[in-house]
Amino acid sequence: MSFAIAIDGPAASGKGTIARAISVHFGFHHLDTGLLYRATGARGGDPVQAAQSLTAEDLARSDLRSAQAGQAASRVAAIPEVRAALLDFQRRFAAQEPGAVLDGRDIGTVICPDAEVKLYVTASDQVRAHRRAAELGADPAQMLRELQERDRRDSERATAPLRPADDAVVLDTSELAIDQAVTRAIGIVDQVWQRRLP
Ligand SMILES: Nc1ncnc2c1ncn2[C@@H]1O[C@H](COP(=O)(O)OP(=O)(O)OP(=O)(O)O)[C@@H](O)[C@H]1O
Ligand SMILES: Nc1ccn([C@@H]2O[C@H](COP(=O)(O)O)[C@@H](O)[C@H]2O)c(=O)n1
Repeated sequence: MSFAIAIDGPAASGKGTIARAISVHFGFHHLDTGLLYRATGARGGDPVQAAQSLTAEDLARSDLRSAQAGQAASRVAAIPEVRAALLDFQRRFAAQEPGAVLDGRDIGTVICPDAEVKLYVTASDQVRAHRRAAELGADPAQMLRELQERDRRDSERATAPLRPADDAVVLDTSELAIDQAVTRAIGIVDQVWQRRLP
């Protein structure tokens, strides 16, 4: 029986860091679903065709983590046909044994509505901007504008908008160091995982 963990949240909230740590701790597969949208936006041309024909090479591009790639991703992510083209792959990934962790914006609401654990990882706008600025060597004020624009687009789109699933546990990492946030998240998952062990 597989075990799906859905981790959603706004940009630079720390969901990828937490998702990776959970996958290592439990020996689960991990998919950063934002990469699918980043690679689709970075291809240029018709975004629907790009989403339908993504390759491993597209996902390995070295320029996908930039702020520019993030903005392009959030524009193509608002197109329903792009989301539809990426849906099956994500659902099949989530069904793998022994378990899978997916992080994104619509994992708990659309991709894995029956996930065993749903986390919504968040942090204040200022904290997120400072973390992302430190990561990219960029100006925090510019990062703040970039994150807020992206969050607004992601939250206001008609299809699969960013929002916590009704049954998600909200984890605010504003005041938590990485190891504290990871420990909390692993604890939440472990409570459910232990109940499933024979
Ligand atoms: N609790 C924390 N304390 C300090 N820094 C953190 C914390 N969590 C994550 N970070 C750092 O903040 C940055 C953003 O984290 P991460 O990439 O995990 O966010 P994300 O939500 O996956 O972002 P995106 O949505 O853009 O993919 C990284 O540089 C990461 O090392
Ligand atoms: N499940 C998802 C994941 C991502 N997106 C869109 O992609 C953008 C980039 O995502 P990152 O996690 O790498 O920051 C993001 O701003 C969303 O527009 C999505 O829609 N659904």
